[in-house]
Amino acid sequence: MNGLELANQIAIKKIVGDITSVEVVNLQQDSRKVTPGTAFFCVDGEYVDGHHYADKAAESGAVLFIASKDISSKVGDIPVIYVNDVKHIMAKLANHFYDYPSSKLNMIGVTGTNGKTTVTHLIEWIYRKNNQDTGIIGTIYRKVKDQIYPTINTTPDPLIMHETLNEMVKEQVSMCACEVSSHALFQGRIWGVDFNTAVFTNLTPDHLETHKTMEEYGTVKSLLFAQLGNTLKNGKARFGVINLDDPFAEKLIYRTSAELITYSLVDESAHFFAKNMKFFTDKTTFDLVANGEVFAVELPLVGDFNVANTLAAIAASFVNGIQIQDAVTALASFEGVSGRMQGIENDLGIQAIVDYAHTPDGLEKLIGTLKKLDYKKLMIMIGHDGGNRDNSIRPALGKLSLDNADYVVFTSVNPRNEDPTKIMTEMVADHKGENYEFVIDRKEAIYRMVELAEAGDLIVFCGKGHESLQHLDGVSIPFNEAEYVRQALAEKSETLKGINHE
Ligand SMILES: CC(=O)N[C@H]1[C@@H](OP(=O)(O)OP(=O)(O)OC[C@H]2O[C@@H](n3ccc(=O)[nH]c3=O)[C@H](O)[C@@H]2O)O[C@H](CO)[C@@H](O)[C@@H]1O[C@H](C)C(=O)N[C@@H](C)C(=O)N[C@H](CCC(=O)O)C(=O)O
Ligand SMILES: Nc1ncnc2c1ncn2[C@@H]1O[C@H](COP(=O)(O)OP(=O)(O)OP(=O)(O)O)[C@@H](O)[C@H]1O
Repeated sequence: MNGLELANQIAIKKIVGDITSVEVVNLQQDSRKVTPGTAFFCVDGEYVDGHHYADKAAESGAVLFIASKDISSKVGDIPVIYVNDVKHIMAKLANHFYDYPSSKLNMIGVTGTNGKTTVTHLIEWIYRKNNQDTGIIGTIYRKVKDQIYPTINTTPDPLIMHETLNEMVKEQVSMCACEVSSHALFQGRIWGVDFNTAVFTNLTPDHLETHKTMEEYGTVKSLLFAQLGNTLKNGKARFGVINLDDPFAEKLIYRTSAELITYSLVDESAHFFAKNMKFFTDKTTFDLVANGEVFAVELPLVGDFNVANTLAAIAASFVNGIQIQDAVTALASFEGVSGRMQGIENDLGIQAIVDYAHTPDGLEKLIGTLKKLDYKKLMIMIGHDGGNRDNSIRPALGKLSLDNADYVVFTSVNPRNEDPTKIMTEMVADHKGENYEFVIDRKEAIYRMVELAEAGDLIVFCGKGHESLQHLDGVSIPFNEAEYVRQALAEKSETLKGINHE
C-alpha cells in the first residue's frame, strides 16, 4: 500500500520526507519483527518507549515511521508521519491496511471476568457443528479454522488483531468468537473492530492493579457494548447478550444502543432461562426456556457457571442465525476446553481435575461445583500470580480454599520476581488451622498432592489451566499442568503395583 494512502487516513499529522514513493508491505510495532517494506509504529509503552528502537527498525528495512516524538536522528531520510497518539492511529491504519476485515465477518466479542474462553469455545463448537467455518481469538490461541497461531495476549494488539481477522476473511471463515479483555479495552486494542454481538459474562474483582476500582473496571468492560455503535452492520442488527444474574447488568443496559438479550439461572423473565438443573460427575442437564419453548439440554460440562456460559453461547448464536435446537444438539458432544474442569484419567480411583480458576469468584464457583460431587476428601492445590498483579485477592483465594477443602497445598503460579513464600503467606493470613502446607516448586506440589491422595479423594489443581509456561525470576520455563498430574498419577500407580506385586 502506498504511504500516501496510509497518511490520507489521518486528519491531523505532520509529514516529514517524501511518502509518495513509499510502498508498505507490512506493519510493525516491534523492531525485532521488522522486515523490508515495513511501516513502523513507535509506541511509548508501559515499560519502554518504542521511539528508542526506530534506528533498529530502520536497519531492518522499515520504509515509513509513525511517531509522536522527534526521531530524525535515528531514521535519517526515511519518511515519518508525526501524530499525537500513535496507538490510536495504529488501530486505524491497521484496519485500513487489511481492508476492514471485521466488517466482513460475523464478530462475536465476549467480555467479563470469568468465562470468556469457555463461552468463545462453546460458540465455536455450535457454529462448527452447524457446518460453518470459524475463528477464535483468545487466551489459549488464535485459531483460523483448524490452523492454530500462538498468542501472548488474550486480546492481541490492533496489528495482530486485524492481520488475524484478514486471514479469517481469506479463509472464508464466517464467524469469529473473540475474547475481549479489560486490558484490551483500556488500551484500545479493539478500536475499529466491528462487532455484531457483545456478550457479558460477569464482573468480579480482578486486575485492580490496572483499573483501581470496580467502578472503573466496569466502565472499561462496558466499552465493548458502547462501541457496538448506533448503526446496522451490513443491514443486520447488533445485539448485546448479558447475564442478568450479575449486578453489573443493570449498568450495562444504559451503555449500549444494541438490542439486549438476557440470560439467567434464577430470573424467569430472562430471554434465555435455565431450570431443573441436575449435576452429575461428568455432565449437567437442564431445561432451557427460550423463545416460548422448552429445550432439554445435556451438557458434558459440570458446574452451574457452565450452564450460564452455555446460555450465553446459545443466545449469541441464536441472534446470529443458529436455531436454538441446532445449538442444543451441537453442545451435547462438546469436548470441553483445555485446562477448564479437565478431568485427568487414572486407575487409582482418584478424581483429579485441572482448572484455571484464579479469581475468588472463579474459585468460589468451582468449589460450589466440586461440593456437589461425591468424594472422601477434597484437596486443593492453589497459588497466586506474583509481581505487578492484584495481590488484594490473595487472602480471599486462601480462605476459600482453606475453609472448603480438607487439605490445601499452596504453591507458585508465575511468581515472577516476587518471593513465592511471601505470596503464600499472604494467602493464609489470619488462618488458624493446620490443614495446609507450602511447596514452592509447582511440579513438586503436584507430586505432593498425588502422594497425599487416596482412592475416593477429589484432588483439584487450580490456577494454571492450559498455560504452557511458568514465569519465575525473569525466565519462563515450559510447564504442562495436566501432563504433570497425569505423570504423577501414573508413577504412583506403577509404584503401588510394584508394592502389591512384591
Ligand atoms: C502491560 C501491558 O498490558 N503491556 C502490553 C503492551 O505492551 P507495551 O506497549 O507496554 O510494551 P513495552 O514493552 O513497553 O514496549 C513498547 C513498545 O516498544 C516496542 N519494542 C520493545 C522492545 C524492543 O526491542 N523493540 C521494540 O520495538 C514494543 O513492541 C512496543 O511497541 O502492549 C503489548 C502489545 O499490545 C502487549 O503485548 C503487552 O501485554 C503484556 C504482554 C501483558 O502481559 N499484558 C497483560 C496485562 C494483558 O494485557 N492481559 C490481558 C488478559 C488479562 C486477563 O483477562 O487475564 C490480555 O488481553 O492479554
Ligand atoms: N461464568 C463463570 N463464572 C464464574 N467462574 C467461571 C465462569 N466460567 C468459568 N469460570 C471459572 O473461571 C475459570 C476460567 O474460565 P475461562 O478461561 O473460561 O475464563 P476467562 O474469562 O477466559 O479467564 P481469563 O481471561 O483469565 O483467561 C474456569 O476454569 C472456571 O473455574
